[in-house]
Amino acid sequence: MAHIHSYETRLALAEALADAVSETLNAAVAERGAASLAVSGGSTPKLFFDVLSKRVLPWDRITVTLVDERFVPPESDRSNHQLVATHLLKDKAADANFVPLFHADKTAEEAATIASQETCGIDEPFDVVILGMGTDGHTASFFPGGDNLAEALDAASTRGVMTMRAQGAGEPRLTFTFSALRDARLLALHIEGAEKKQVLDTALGDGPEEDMPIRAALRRAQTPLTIFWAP
Ligand SMILES: O=C1O[C@H](COP(=O)(O)O)[C@@H](O)[C@H](O)[C@H]1O
Repeated sequence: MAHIHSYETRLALAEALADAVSETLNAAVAERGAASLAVSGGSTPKLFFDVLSKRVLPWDRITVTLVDERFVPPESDRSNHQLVATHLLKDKAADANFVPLFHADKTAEEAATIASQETCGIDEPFDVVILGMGTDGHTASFFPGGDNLAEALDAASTRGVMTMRAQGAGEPRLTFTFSALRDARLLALHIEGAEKKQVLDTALGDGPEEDMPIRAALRRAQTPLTIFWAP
């Protein structure tokens, strides 16, 4: 069952999401001495990242990674790594430990293997996972028509990073499997705008998961999905 929180402005959403994330990360560090945060890329998270980067948190105990990545170097404007480096890993959050998924001079498959190895040291489950959603109903890099979609969405798949190629994805992708994301202590979906609200409403209706992979998170996440929306 998903919980939907609606805000009047995108800034109000960013502050509320930063509050929820901060609370979970602080609790994790207090209980276990370390915390993890897996974030999405794209265009939506910029303001939220700017707000979160200013929060006073034990950032040197917090590991940040990506839910998914486009297979492009960090210098590319399409890189989710670049987005996080520019908008999140600054101010107070500059002390966070960042684990990227992209690796240069490797194939996407080799990079996925390396990323799985480098992220397997992060305690399971993730403390916080923040998903985004495209207007095609993709989340992470679970794209409709993706070549590895069935395996990526299979809850029995190994936790880790795998590749995804799909017509709507542009470049090849690296993505954590659904099994690695679905049990985060805080599992959030951050979406903005009327169009994405309409896509969400459609996804909440009947229909195959493969057509709108966000349905996996809405229907089968172990942790109830908390949805943050603003116009
Ligand atoms: O390609 C991606 O798109 C989604 C949604 O991005 P947005 O630009 O519509 O906010 C994002 O969640 C994902 O991480 C990214 O790789």
